[in-house]
Amino acid sequence: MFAALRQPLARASAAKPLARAFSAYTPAQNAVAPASPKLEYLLTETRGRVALVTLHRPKALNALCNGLFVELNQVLKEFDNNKDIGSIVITGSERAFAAGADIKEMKDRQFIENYVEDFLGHWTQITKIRKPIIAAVNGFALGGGCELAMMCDIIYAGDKAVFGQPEIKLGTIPGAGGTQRLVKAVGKSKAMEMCLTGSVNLTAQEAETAGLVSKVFPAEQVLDEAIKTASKIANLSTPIVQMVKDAVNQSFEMPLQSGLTFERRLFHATFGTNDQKEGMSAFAEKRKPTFTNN
Ligand SMILES: CCC/C=C/C(=O)SCCNC(=O)CCNC(=O)[C@H](O)C(C)(C)COP(=O)([O-])OP(=O)([O-])OC[C@H]1O[C@@H](n2cnc3c(N)ncnc32)[C@H](O)[C@@H]1OP(=O)([O-])[O-]
Repeated sequence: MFAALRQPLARASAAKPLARAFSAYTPAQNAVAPASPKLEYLLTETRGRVALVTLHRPKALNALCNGLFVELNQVLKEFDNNKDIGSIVITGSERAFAAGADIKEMKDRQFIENYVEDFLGHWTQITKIRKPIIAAVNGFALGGGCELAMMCDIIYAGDKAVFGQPEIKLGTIPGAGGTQRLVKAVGKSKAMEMCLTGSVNLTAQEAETAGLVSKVFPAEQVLDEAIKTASKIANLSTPIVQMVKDAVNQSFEMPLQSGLTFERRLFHATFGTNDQKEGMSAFAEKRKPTFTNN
């Protein structure tokens, strides 16, 4: 049934969560996050002020079942509320970031229950997280997996990553942003081609050229690089970082003049923070700023 999609897997290695696979991140160096001790589908760690969330459902290529998404929402909320965390990285395995929503779990659902229960409505909670989220993508990012990556703020891809929206081949359509965020990221023609055929996927390099992905790295380096960038962000002023995220996200929602006004008001507001005083004073005094997140 998925013959066209299966092709790239001949090159893919065995599923192994990246957080565990990289020698630079041996468990001895890791501080396992104390929150959420009973996770079934995720691994969580902290690296200084960065929280790392690894999708860990290897037998199903990280297919996004309900339980996985409930856990994801829970840990993201916990990290968002944790003052010691400044940014978040979400990753999968070398083989799959996520191969989509769980097809087996949803195949027998009916329209009425979908509508009444707002099926998959809780997926959007990730877009309410205030702290920046970087997706470090290796392997398949298909359907809901591609949509999950697009709900993050920055996407870094390993050079073997594959982005696609194959839902049409299952008799359905993208339901978590594939017809909306993808258009804004790669333009109408490419998004149409991907969503209408279900079999035109983007390689990591194509995704970078199209603007879906900000950087491509060798597969084994992508997580490292995502954590480095997340760490840079996490060590800036948290309230100012949140204002930037807010302002950029408003560009998707507002007409230009309203967006510019929103931006200007937030810019004015930064002058009410100690971190603006510290940042500009440190520049004038030729020293590094020490932000206190207030
Ligand atoms: C948000 C709303 C809208 C979103 C909709 C979607 O995302 S729709 C989805 C859009 N996505 C797609 O249409 C992609 C569907 N997936 C594929 O086409 C292929 O798995 C592949 C090409 C990614 C890899 O092929 P490969 O031959 O190398 O590997 P393999 O195929 O042997 O898989 C290993 C195991 O993982 C299992 N599993 C994998 N994905 C899913 C899934 N989504 N679900 C459930 N299970 C899944 C697979 O059944 C198998 O389990 P088994 O039988 O051993 O118990």
